[in-house]
Amino acid sequence: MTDLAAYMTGVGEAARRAATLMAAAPTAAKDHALQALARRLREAGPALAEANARDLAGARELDAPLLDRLKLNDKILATVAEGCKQIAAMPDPIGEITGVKRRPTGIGVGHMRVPLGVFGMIYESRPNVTIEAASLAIKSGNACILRGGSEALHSNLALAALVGDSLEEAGLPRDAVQLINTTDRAAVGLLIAMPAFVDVIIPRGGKGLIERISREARVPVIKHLDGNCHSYVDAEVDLDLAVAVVDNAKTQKYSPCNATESLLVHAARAADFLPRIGMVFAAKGVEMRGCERALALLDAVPRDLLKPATPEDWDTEYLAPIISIKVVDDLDEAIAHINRHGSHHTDAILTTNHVHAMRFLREVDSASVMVNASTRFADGFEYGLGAEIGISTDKFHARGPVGLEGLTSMKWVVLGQGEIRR
Ligand SMILES: NC(=O)C1=CN([C@@H]2O[C@H](COP(=O)(O)OP(=O)(O)OC[C@H]3O[C@@H](n4cnc5c(N)ncnc54)[C@H](OP(=O)(O)O)[C@@H]3O)[C@@H](O)[C@H]2O)C=CC1
Ligand SMILES: N[C@@H](CCC(=O)OP(=O)(O)O)C(=O)O
Repeated sequence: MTDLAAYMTGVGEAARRAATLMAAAPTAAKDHALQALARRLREAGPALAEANARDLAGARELDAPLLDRLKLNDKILATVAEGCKQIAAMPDPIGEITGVKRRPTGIGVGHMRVPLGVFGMIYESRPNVTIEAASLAIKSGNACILRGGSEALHSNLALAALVGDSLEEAGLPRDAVQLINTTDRAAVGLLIAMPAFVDVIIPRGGKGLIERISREARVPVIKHLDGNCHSYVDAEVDLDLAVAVVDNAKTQKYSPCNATESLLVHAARAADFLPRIGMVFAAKGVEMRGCERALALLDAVPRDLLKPATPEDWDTEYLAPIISIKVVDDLDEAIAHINRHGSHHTDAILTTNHVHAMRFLREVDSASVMVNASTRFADGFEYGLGAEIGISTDKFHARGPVGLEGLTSMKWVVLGQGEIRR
């Protein structure tokens, strides 16, 4: 066995042992660990800043939006610490028995919520995800094995040490949250092929990662994929509202999977809407790749920010100050376009027409569908989950932002008083 294989087997065995203890852990101990983690995150500011500075120094060639998500500043630390406290304050989902119904035989039949066991998670170079995943794992009584992006290794190691210390302080197993300490991608190959130790794999990332997982995984997968998100401006619309929401959906942050990458505009309002949003985007340096009809209405935009859209643009997630723009003839065309070219992540309609809003909600096949709101809201914290594991683009087990419940399953419980089957 190679050193790496031995290391991963050790990680897997430790996770399995920890999962057994976490499944039975008292709520008070889990909440203690989360409160301790919130405190330690605040106290460890300087040490974390130093670790993060090492990562940032090694990642200078990254584009600005990707560098931005690698940052672990005071605001991000305060947000994740607050998330830990919020999760501690939430009811413990584990052990809850629901829906018990008495059968004619006398037995009571219902469900109990239980942890999944051990989950392995592979994610981008975004250190705050380490804390979000760890805190959700702790409260949901799971153990997890985390493999963050290679650019974030030093930050993640520092954060994982705080998580381990917090677990120990609360009398819980340190190995409930383990971070893979190497950037060798062979470790990912091993992680996704250890069914004895890992119950489910959660990959967050782009197409390359997913292709590998689909090819090699030997455990169930909950995919958290790319976001080719759309905002559609309907014929009946409050234009001021639409400008503000579309601007936010594209420009509030460029790197997240829930940023709008494609703008669809009904032909009846294109002449009113496109020149206005075009100037907003131009002021922020956003490149616009439009269909012919859109480009004709964006003539006041500086030429260097305008490009004709190619067929590939409709399928592209830029994660950058670039947006594709298409004028459509009606709602049917908008819905068909989104279902064909989108990534089933998050899509929004801007409209004052109730029937159109309801049709969009029912017919767009995405994990989150929104009316008159920014696609950037697709996020576990914003949805009230305390934090998120990520945004599932799968349809089974969990869809959209995944919080505590997504890390659990239901088992049947049968409550009898000596009944026997006849
Ligand atoms: N739905 C969701 O919740 C989320 C989706 N995303 C999506 O992720 C993508 C952007 O993130 P980005 O960092 O570029 O994603 P990548 O897919 O490049 O990287 C994500 C993680 O996967 C690893 N990885 C990638 N390819 C492989 C491989 N072939 N074998 C083993 N490990 C691999 C990376 O490791 P390494 O560091 O070695 O490159 C990293 O840890 C976008 O498409 C975005 O929408 C991002 C966040 C959340
Ligand atoms: N939860 C996030 C979205 C997740 C995400 O896409 O992250 P990333 O691709 O690393 O920017 C948010 O909106 O804050």
